[in-house]
Amino acid sequence: MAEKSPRGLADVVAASTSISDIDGREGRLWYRGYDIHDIAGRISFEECVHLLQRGTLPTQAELDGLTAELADGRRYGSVATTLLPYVVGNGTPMEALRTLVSSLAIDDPDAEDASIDADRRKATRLVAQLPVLVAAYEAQRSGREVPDADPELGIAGNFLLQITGERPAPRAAEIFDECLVLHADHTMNASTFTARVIAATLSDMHSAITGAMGALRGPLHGGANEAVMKTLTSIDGEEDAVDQFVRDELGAGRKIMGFGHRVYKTEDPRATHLRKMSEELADLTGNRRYYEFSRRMEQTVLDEKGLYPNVDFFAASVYHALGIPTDLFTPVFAISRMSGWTAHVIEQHEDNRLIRPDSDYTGPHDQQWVEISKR
Ligand SMILES: CC(=O)SCCNC(=O)CCNC(=O)[C@H](O)C(C)(C)COP(=O)(O)OP(=O)(O)OC[C@H]1O[C@@H](n2cnc3c(N)ncnc32)[C@H](O)[C@@H]1OP(=O)(O)O
Ligand SMILES: O=C([O-])CC(=O)C(=O)O
Repeated sequence: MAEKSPRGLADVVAASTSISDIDGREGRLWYRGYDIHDIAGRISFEECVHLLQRGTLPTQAELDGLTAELADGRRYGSVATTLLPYVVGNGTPMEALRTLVSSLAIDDPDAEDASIDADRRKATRLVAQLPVLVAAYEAQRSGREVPDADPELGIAGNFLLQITGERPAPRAAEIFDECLVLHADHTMNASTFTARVIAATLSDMHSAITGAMGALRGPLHGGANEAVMKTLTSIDGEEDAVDQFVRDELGAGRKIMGFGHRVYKTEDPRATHLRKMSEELADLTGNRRYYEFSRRMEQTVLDEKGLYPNVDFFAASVYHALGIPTDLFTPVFAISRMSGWTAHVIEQHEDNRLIRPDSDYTGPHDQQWVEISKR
């Protein structure tokens, strides 16, 4: 009989990886050995993609090569193009995008190729395609065209351009670029674990990523950023109303979205950067309301419950200030995390063993079959 496992597999080691590492007590995060505090704001998302998927920070020549591959990989095929009008307006953006990402497999030029080299090409294309799909989704539902990508802008700047229809201010593009770096990978989080379980059956890259998107959208994981914004906008009145909201929610036994973490028992190092960006954007936009609400909520939740904000908390006020619609916050998370998910699928395929844990059976073993007419 299997031993009882910790609920939610807490502290269980599910895979070996050299992609990222966390120290939950110290509040530290590394991508391939680089401390997040050293690289956030210093590397572009494209460099981060190279680091996660290909193992090293790129030379200029390698970065130029990857940038060209990403520009080339942006185009998606006829299946996603045909599906787009059907999925817009039916369900949430994450449901639509999960379906579109799944459909990308059909048109992928490497669809029949299960090699690691093909995995790498699919990984690059998926990173390039998702931001364009999110922009196409937004354009379709707003009844406008997606502006052409500007070759002078990276993934971050082009995304803001294509979502808002306006060329972003250089600082806005830099801030969003840093957000993408901060969300790119996080060890064995639920969506990455999902991707690795699927990959470990020797299933394909697109199946693994489709599953990961399904896991990310839940409010206990990536879906929390949207829930945080809904919380902030639902609070009427001034800052005192924030304290009342927190007390009411906790008193009713409900969780405050954007707080707590399975691994971090102190400040999430990504929140440190996002808090600063939230304040900077509050000043740049001249609207400090959601930043101030967030600071007040942070203090009250710490006082009342001893919990710290996670990555999703300040991301909400940052994305809002950048003009991103609230229901696209989790798709934005997916745009970034695509780099980590795909790196993990490659790593899993490179040294694979089926992931098949045991379960702790809690039912009886002595049931007797009875004919249907006598049950
Ligand atoms: C990118 C990401 O995925 S970051 C996480 C995003 N998710 C959220 O922000 C949702 C809110 N947070 C949570 O639900 C949790 O903190 C999780 C899911 C992130 C971590 O969950 P777990 O490690 O399983 O912790 P669990 O949910 O068991 O919580 C432990 C205790 O802290 C409490 N707690 C945890 N988070 C919160 C919260 N946000 N608000 C209030 N109480 C909380 C729980 O109620 C529980 O209390 P109890 O022991 O009195 O029952
Ligand atoms: O690690 C986790 O469990 C959740 C998280 O913060 C992430 O995926 O970025």
